[in-house]
Amino acid sequence: MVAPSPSPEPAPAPPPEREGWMARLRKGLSRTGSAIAQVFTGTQLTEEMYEELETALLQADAGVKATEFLLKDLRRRVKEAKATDPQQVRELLIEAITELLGPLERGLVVGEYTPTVMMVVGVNGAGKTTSIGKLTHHLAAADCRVLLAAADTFRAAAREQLSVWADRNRVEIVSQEGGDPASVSFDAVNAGRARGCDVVIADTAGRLPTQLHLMEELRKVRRVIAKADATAPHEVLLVVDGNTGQNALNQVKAFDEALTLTGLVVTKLDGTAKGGVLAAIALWSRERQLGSIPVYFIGVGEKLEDLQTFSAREFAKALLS
Ligand SMILES: Nc1nc2c(ncn2[C@@H]2O[C@H](COP(=O)(O)OP(=O)(O)OP(=O)(O)O)[C@@H](O)[C@H]2O)c(=O)[nH]1
Repeated sequence: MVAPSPSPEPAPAPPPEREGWMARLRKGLSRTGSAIAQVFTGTQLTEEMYEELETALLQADAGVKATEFLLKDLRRRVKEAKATDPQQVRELLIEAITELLGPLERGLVVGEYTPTVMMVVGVNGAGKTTSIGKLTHHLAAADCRVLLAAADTFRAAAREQLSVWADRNRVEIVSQEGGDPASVSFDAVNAGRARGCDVVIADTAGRLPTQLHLMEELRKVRRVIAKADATAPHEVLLVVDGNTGQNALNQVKAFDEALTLTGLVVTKLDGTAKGGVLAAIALWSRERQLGSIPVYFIGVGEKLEDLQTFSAREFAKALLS
Protein backbone atom coordinates (compact mmCIF):
# COMPACT_ATOMS: atom_id res chain seq x y z
CA MET A 1 0.00 0.00 0.00
CA VAL A 2 1.30 3.46 -0.75
CA ALA A 3 1.64 5.65 2.34
CA PRO A 4 -0.13 8.99 2.10
CA SER A 5 2.21 11.83 1.32
CA PRO A 6 2.61 14.28 4.24
CA SER A 7 2.05 17.28 2.00
CA PRO A 8 -0.25 16.18 -0.81
CA GLU A 9 0.72 17.49 -4.19
CA PRO A 10 -2.04 19.04 -6.29
CA ALA A 11 -3.39 16.64 -8.91
CA PRO A 12 -1.30 16.87 -12.06
CA ALA A 13 -2.81 18.94 -14.84
CA PRO A 14 -4.33 16.86 -17.65
CA PRO A 15 -2.05 16.39 -20.65
CA PRO A 16 -2.43 19.16 -23.27
CA GLU A 17 -4.57 17.17 -25.71
CA ARG A 18 -7.03 16.14 -22.96
CA GLU A 19 -7.14 19.74 -21.79
CA GLY A 20 -7.98 20.69 -25.37
CA TRP A 21 -10.98 18.41 -25.59
CA MET A 22 -12.12 19.29 -22.08
CA ALA A 23 -12.18 22.90 -23.15
CA ARG A 24 -14.28 21.90 -26.15
CA LEU A 25 -16.57 19.82 -23.97
CA ARG A 26 -16.93 22.69 -21.55
CA LYS A 27 -17.61 25.07 -24.42
CA GLY A 28 -20.01 22.59 -25.99
CA LEU A 29 -21.86 22.00 -22.78
CA SER A 30 -21.81 25.66 -21.85
CA ARG A 31 -25.23 26.05 -23.41
CA THR A 32 -26.43 23.47 -20.92
CA GLY A 33 -24.02 24.42 -18.18
CA SER A 34 -24.41 28.17 -18.05
CA ALA A 35 -28.10 27.80 -17.30
CA ILE A 36 -27.33 25.39 -14.45
CA ALA A 37 -24.31 27.35 -13.17
CA GLN A 38 -26.41 30.53 -13.30
CA VAL A 39 -28.57 29.12 -10.53
CA PHE A 40 -25.69 29.40 -8.09
CA THR A 41 -24.75 33.03 -8.69
CA GLY A 42 -26.82 34.35 -5.76
CA THR A 43 -25.44 34.99 -2.31
CA GLN A 44 -27.88 32.89 -0.34
CA LEU A 45 -29.29 29.42 -0.56
CA THR A 46 -33.04 29.77 -1.09
CA GLU A 47 -35.95 27.51 -1.99
CA GLU A 48 -36.19 29.50 -5.21
CA MET A 49 -32.71 28.28 -6.08
CA TYR A 50 -33.90 24.66 -6.00
CA GLU A 51 -36.80 25.61 -8.26
CA GLU A 52 -34.47 27.31 -10.73
CA LEU A 53 -32.21 24.30 -10.63
CA GLU A 54 -35.15 22.03 -11.40
CA THR A 55 -36.01 24.12 -14.46
CA ALA A 56 -32.37 24.20 -15.62
CA LEU A 57 -31.97 20.43 -15.29
CA LEU A 58 -35.21 19.80 -17.17
CA GLN A 59 -34.12 22.19 -19.90
CA ALA A 60 -30.83 20.31 -20.13
CA ASP A 61 -32.91 17.20 -20.87
CA ALA A 62 -32.04 15.34 -17.70
CA GLY A 63 -35.69 14.24 -17.70
CA VAL A 64 -38.16 14.32 -14.84
CA LYS A 65 -36.89 11.25 -12.98
CA ALA A 66 -33.18 12.14 -13.01
CA THR A 67 -34.02 15.76 -12.13
CA GLU A 68 -36.05 14.66 -9.11
CA PHE A 69 -33.34 12.19 -8.13
CA LEU A 70 -30.59 14.81 -8.31
CA LEU A 71 -32.59 17.43 -6.40
CA LYS A 72 -33.38 14.99 -3.61
CA ASP A 73 -29.77 13.84 -3.44
CA LEU A 74 -28.55 17.43 -3.43
CA ARG A 75 -30.88 18.42 -0.58
CA ARG A 76 -29.52 15.50 1.44
CA ARG A 77 -25.93 16.51 0.76
CA VAL A 78 -26.65 20.14 1.59
CA LYS A 79 -28.21 19.10 4.90
CA GLU A 80 -25.35 16.77 5.75
CA ALA A 81 -22.69 19.34 4.94
CA LYS A 82 -24.75 22.14 6.54
CA ALA A 83 -23.97 24.10 3.40
CA THR A 84 -25.30 27.63 3.06
CA ASP A 85 -23.10 29.16 0.40
CA PRO A 86 -24.45 28.65 -3.16
CA GLN A 87 -20.93 27.92 -4.46
CA GLN A 88 -20.63 25.14 -1.91
CA VAL A 89 -23.99 23.81 -3.09
CA ARG A 90 -22.71 23.91 -6.67
CA GLU A 91 -19.76 21.76 -5.62
CA LEU A 92 -22.16 19.34 -3.92
CA LEU A 93 -24.17 19.11 -7.13
CA ILE A 94 -20.96 18.26 -9.02
CA GLU A 95 -20.46 15.44 -6.49
CA ALA A 96 -24.05 14.24 -6.89
CA ILE A 97 -23.79 14.18 -10.70
CA THR A 98 -20.38 12.50 -10.58
CA GLU A 99 -21.75 9.76 -8.36
CA LEU A 100 -24.80 9.24 -10.57
CA LEU A 101 -22.71 9.07 -13.75
CA GLY A 102 -19.91 7.02 -12.15
CA PRO A 103 -21.20 3.56 -13.16
CA LEU A 104 -21.21 4.67 -16.83
CA GLU A 105 -17.46 5.20 -16.71
CA ARG A 106 -15.79 2.02 -17.91
CA GLY A 107 -13.04 1.40 -20.45
CA LEU A 108 -13.47 -0.67 -23.59
CA VAL A 109 -11.46 -3.89 -23.25
CA VAL A 110 -9.70 -5.24 -26.29
CA GLY A 111 -7.52 -8.34 -26.26
CA GLU A 112 -9.54 -10.77 -24.22
CA TYR A 113 -10.69 -12.36 -27.47
CA THR A 114 -8.82 -12.46 -30.76
CA PRO A 115 -10.30 -10.94 -32.72
CA THR A 116 -12.51 -8.80 -30.50
CA VAL A 117 -15.66 -8.41 -32.60
CA MET A 118 -17.68 -5.22 -32.33
CA MET A 119 -20.97 -4.46 -33.93
CA VAL A 120 -21.89 -0.79 -34.17
CA VAL A 121 -25.54 0.26 -34.44
CA GLY A 122 -27.65 3.40 -34.24
CA VAL A 123 -30.14 5.65 -35.99
CA ASN A 124 -29.24 7.44 -39.22
CA GLY A 125 -26.64 10.15 -38.85
CA ALA A 126 -25.87 9.44 -35.20
CA GLY A 127 -22.17 9.38 -36.01
CA LYS A 128 -21.51 5.64 -36.34
CA THR A 129 -19.09 5.71 -39.25
CA THR A 130 -17.23 8.77 -37.97
CA SER A 131 -16.90 7.20 -34.51
CA ILE A 132 -15.66 3.93 -36.03
CA GLY A 133 -13.08 5.92 -38.02
CA LYS A 134 -11.88 7.71 -34.91
CA LEU A 135 -11.85 4.52 -32.83
CA THR A 136 -9.91 2.71 -35.56
CA HIS A 137 -7.39 5.50 -35.52
CA HIS A 138 -6.86 5.11 -31.76
CA LEU A 139 -6.64 1.32 -32.00
CA ALA A 140 -4.26 1.40 -34.97
CA ALA A 141 -2.11 3.94 -33.13
CA ALA A 142 -1.92 1.45 -30.24
CA ASP A 143 -0.64 -1.21 -32.70
CA CYS A 144 -3.93 -3.08 -32.89
CA ARG A 145 -4.62 -4.78 -36.18
CA VAL A 146 -8.12 -3.72 -37.19
CA LEU A 147 -10.44 -5.05 -39.86
CA LEU A 148 -13.53 -3.06 -40.80
CA ALA A 149 -16.72 -4.66 -42.10
CA ALA A 150 -18.95 -2.49 -44.26
CA ALA A 151 -22.18 -4.08 -43.12
CA ASP A 152 -24.09 -1.02 -44.28
CA THR A 153 -24.74 -2.62 -47.63
CA PHE A 154 -27.71 -0.34 -48.18
CA ARG A 155 -25.91 2.92 -49.00
CA ALA A 156 -22.94 2.97 -51.39
CA ALA A 157 -21.86 6.29 -49.88
CA ALA A 158 -21.65 4.69 -46.44
CA ARG A 159 -19.32 1.98 -47.79
CA GLU A 160 -17.19 4.64 -49.45
CA GLN A 161 -17.07 6.70 -46.26
CA LEU A 162 -15.87 3.67 -44.31
CA SER A 163 -13.25 2.81 -46.91
CA VAL A 164 -11.90 6.38 -46.70
CA TRP A 165 -11.43 5.80 -42.97
CA ALA A 166 -9.84 2.41 -43.67
CA ASP A 167 -7.37 4.00 -46.13
CA ARG A 168 -6.62 6.85 -43.82
CA ASN A 169 -5.85 4.47 -40.95
CA ARG A 170 -4.21 1.90 -43.24
CA VAL A 171 -6.46 -0.91 -42.09
CA GLU A 172 -8.24 -3.58 -44.10
CA ILE A 173 -11.90 -3.59 -45.01
CA VAL A 174 -14.40 -6.25 -46.06
CA SER A 175 -17.05 -4.80 -48.32
CA GLN A 176 -19.56 -6.26 -50.75
CA GLU A 177 -21.62 -4.37 -53.25
CA GLY A 178 -25.28 -5.09 -52.72
CA GLY A 179 -24.45 -7.90 -50.29
CA ASP A 180 -26.28 -8.93 -47.20
CA PRO A 181 -25.18 -7.23 -43.93
CA ALA A 182 -25.11 -10.55 -42.08
CA SER A 183 -22.96 -12.26 -44.70
CA VAL A 184 -20.50 -9.33 -44.86
CA SER A 185 -20.16 -9.53 -41.08
CA PHE A 186 -19.74 -13.31 -41.19
CA ASP A 187 -16.99 -13.01 -43.83
CA ALA A 188 -15.29 -10.25 -41.87
CA VAL A 189 -15.14 -12.28 -38.64
CA ASN A 190 -13.65 -15.24 -40.51
CA ALA A 191 -11.22 -13.01 -42.40
CA GLY A 192 -10.26 -11.27 -39.17
CA ARG A 193 -9.45 -14.59 -37.55
CA ALA A 194 -7.57 -15.91 -40.61
CA ARG A 195 -5.52 -12.74 -40.90
CA GLY A 196 -4.69 -12.55 -37.21
CA CYS A 197 -6.54 -9.28 -36.60
CA ASP A 198 -7.02 -7.99 -33.07
CA VAL A 199 -10.31 -6.23 -33.70
CA VAL A 200 -13.13 -6.54 -36.23
CA ILE A 201 -15.61 -3.66 -36.33
CA ALA A 202 -18.87 -3.99 -38.26
CA ASP A 203 -20.54 -0.74 -39.33
CA THR A 204 -24.28 -1.22 -39.83
CA ALA A 205 -26.81 0.95 -41.64
CA GLY A 206 -28.69 3.55 -39.65
CA ARG A 207 -32.26 2.67 -38.67
CA LEU A 208 -35.03 3.73 -36.37
CA PRO A 209 -36.03 1.30 -33.63
CA THR A 210 -39.58 1.55 -34.93
CA GLN A 211 -38.52 -0.01 -38.26
CA LEU A 212 -39.11 -3.52 -37.03
CA HIS A 213 -37.88 -5.38 -40.12
CA LEU A 214 -34.61 -3.42 -39.94
CA MET A 215 -34.24 -4.22 -36.25
CA GLU A 216 -34.80 -7.88 -37.14
CA GLU A 217 -32.02 -7.53 -39.70
CA LEU A 218 -29.68 -6.39 -36.90
CA ARG A 219 -30.67 -9.37 -34.78
CA LYS A 220 -29.78 -11.56 -37.74
CA VAL A 221 -26.36 -9.88 -38.06
CA ARG A 222 -25.80 -10.63 -34.38
CA ARG A 223 -26.83 -14.28 -34.79
CA VAL A 224 -24.71 -14.81 -37.88
CA ILE A 225 -21.63 -13.24 -36.24
CA ALA A 226 -22.09 -15.82 -33.47
CA LYS A 227 -22.05 -18.56 -36.11
CA ALA A 228 -18.62 -17.41 -37.24
CA ASP A 229 -17.39 -17.15 -33.64
CA ALA A 230 -19.54 -18.53 -30.84
CA THR A 231 -18.14 -16.00 -28.33
CA ALA A 232 -18.91 -13.02 -30.60
CA PRO A 233 -20.01 -10.27 -30.90
CA HIS A 234 -18.02 -9.19 -27.87
CA GLU A 235 -19.35 -5.68 -28.05
CA VAL A 236 -22.64 -4.35 -29.37
CA LEU A 237 -22.18 -0.60 -29.35
CA LEU A 238 -24.94 1.93 -29.80
CA VAL A 239 -23.93 5.32 -31.12
CA VAL A 240 -26.34 8.02 -29.97
CA ASP A 241 -26.42 11.69 -30.87
CA GLY A 242 -26.24 13.53 -27.53
CA ASN A 243 -28.01 16.44 -29.16
CA THR A 244 -31.27 14.55 -29.33
CA GLY A 245 -31.86 14.74 -25.58
CA GLN A 246 -34.58 12.47 -24.22
CA ASN A 247 -34.85 10.81 -27.59
CA ALA A 248 -31.35 9.44 -27.00
CA LEU A 249 -32.65 7.64 -23.90
CA ASN A 250 -35.50 6.15 -25.90
CA GLN A 251 -33.02 4.89 -28.49
CA VAL A 252 -30.85 3.31 -25.79
CA LYS A 253 -33.86 1.51 -24.34
CA ALA A 254 -35.16 0.28 -27.70
CA PHE A 255 -31.81 -0.91 -29.10
CA ASP A 256 -30.98 -2.55 -25.78
CA GLU A 257 -34.24 -4.44 -25.79
CA ALA A 258 -33.65 -5.68 -29.32
CA LEU A 259 -29.93 -6.45 -29.14
CA THR A 260 -28.69 -6.35 -25.52
CA LEU A 261 -26.16 -3.56 -25.79
CA THR A 262 -22.72 -3.72 -24.19
CA GLY A 263 -21.75 -0.08 -24.51
CA LEU A 264 -22.55 3.40 -25.76
CA VAL A 265 -20.81 6.11 -27.72
CA VAL A 266 -22.47 9.48 -27.18
CA THR A 267 -21.61 11.89 -29.99
CA LYS A 268 -22.08 15.58 -30.72
CA LEU A 269 -21.72 16.72 -27.14
CA ASP A 270 -20.08 19.80 -28.59
CA GLY A 271 -22.57 22.56 -29.07
CA THR A 272 -25.50 20.88 -27.36
CA ALA A 273 -27.89 22.26 -24.81
CA LYS A 274 -28.99 18.76 -23.87
CA GLY A 275 -26.00 17.25 -22.08
CA GLY A 276 -28.23 16.36 -19.13
CA VAL A 277 -29.45 13.29 -20.99
CA LEU A 278 -26.50 11.33 -19.62
CA ALA A 279 -28.03 11.71 -16.17
CA ALA A 280 -31.27 10.23 -17.51
CA ILE A 281 -29.35 7.35 -19.12
CA ALA A 282 -27.44 6.75 -15.87
CA LEU A 283 -30.62 6.62 -13.79
CA TRP A 284 -32.33 4.24 -16.20
CA SER A 285 -29.15 2.15 -16.32
CA ARG A 286 -29.31 1.63 -12.54
CA GLU A 287 -32.52 -0.31 -12.90
CA ARG A 288 -31.30 -2.35 -15.85
CA GLN A 289 -31.23 -6.04 -15.02
CA LEU A 290 -27.90 -6.59 -16.72
CA GLY A 291 -26.29 -3.66 -14.90
CA SER A 292 -25.13 -0.27 -16.13
CA ILE A 293 -24.30 0.24 -19.77
CA PRO A 294 -20.88 1.86 -20.01
CA VAL A 295 -20.34 5.00 -22.05
CA TYR A 296 -17.06 3.97 -23.65
CA PHE A 297 -16.55 7.18 -25.59
CA ILE A 298 -17.98 10.61 -26.10
CA GLY A 299 -17.70 12.66 -29.27
CA VAL A 300 -17.00 16.34 -28.90
CA GLY A 301 -16.33 17.31 -32.50
CA GLU A 302 -15.53 16.04 -35.95
CA LYS A 303 -11.75 15.77 -35.64
CA LEU A 304 -9.89 12.54 -34.92
CA GLU A 305 -8.95 13.56 -31.42
CA ASP A 306 -12.55 14.48 -30.64
CA LEU A 307 -13.50 10.96 -29.61
CA GLN A 308 -12.56 10.66 -25.96
CA THR A 309 -13.04 8.29 -23.07
CA PHE A 310 -15.80 9.31 -20.70
CA SER A 311 -15.01 10.63 -17.24
CA ALA A 312 -17.97 11.19 -14.90
CA ARG A 313 -16.22 13.92 -12.91
CA GLU A 314 -14.95 15.83 -15.93
CA PHE A 315 -18.40 15.64 -17.44
CA ALA A 316 -20.09 16.84 -14.25
CA LYS A 317 -17.67 19.73 -13.98
CA ALA A 318 -18.15 20.68 -17.63
CA LEU A 319 -21.90 20.53 -17.12
CA LEU A 320 -21.71 23.12 -14.38
CA SER A 321 -19.14 25.51 -15.79
N1 LIG B 1 -20.08 18.15 -34.15
C1 LIG B 1 -19.94 16.82 -34.19
N2 LIG B 1 -20.26 16.18 -35.31
C2 LIG B 1 -20.13 14.84 -35.34
C3 LIG B 1 -19.68 14.09 -34.21
N3 LIG B 1 -19.69 12.77 -34.57
C4 LIG B 1 -20.12 12.71 -35.84
N4 LIG B 1 -20.38 13.95 -36.33
C5 LIG B 1 -20.89 14.32 -37.65
O1 LIG B 1 -22.20 13.77 -37.82
C6 LIG B 1 -22.45 13.50 -39.20
C7 LIG B 1 -23.00 12.08 -39.36
O2 LIG B 1 -21.98 11.17 -39.02
P1 LIG B 1 -21.85 9.73 -39.66
O3 LIG B 1 -20.66 9.09 -39.03
O4 LIG B 1 -21.93 9.75 -41.13
O5 LIG B 1 -23.17 9.07 -39.09
P2 LIG B 1 -23.75 7.60 -39.31
O6 LIG B 1 -24.40 7.24 -38.05
O7 LIG B 1 -22.68 6.68 -39.80
O8 LIG B 1 -24.80 7.86 -40.45
P3 LIG B 1 -25.63 6.80 -41.38
O9 LIG B 1 -24.63 5.91 -42.00
O10 LIG B 1 -26.37 7.68 -42.32
O11 LIG B 1 -26.55 6.11 -40.46
C8 LIG B 1 -21.13 13.74 -39.93
O12 LIG B 1 -21.20 15.01 -40.53
C9 LIG B 1 -20.11 13.74 -38.79
O13 LIG B 1 -18.98 14.50 -39.09
C10 LIG B 1 -19.37 14.82 -32.99
O14 LIG B 1 -18.99 14.28 -31.95
N5 LIG B 1 -19.52 16.19 -33.05
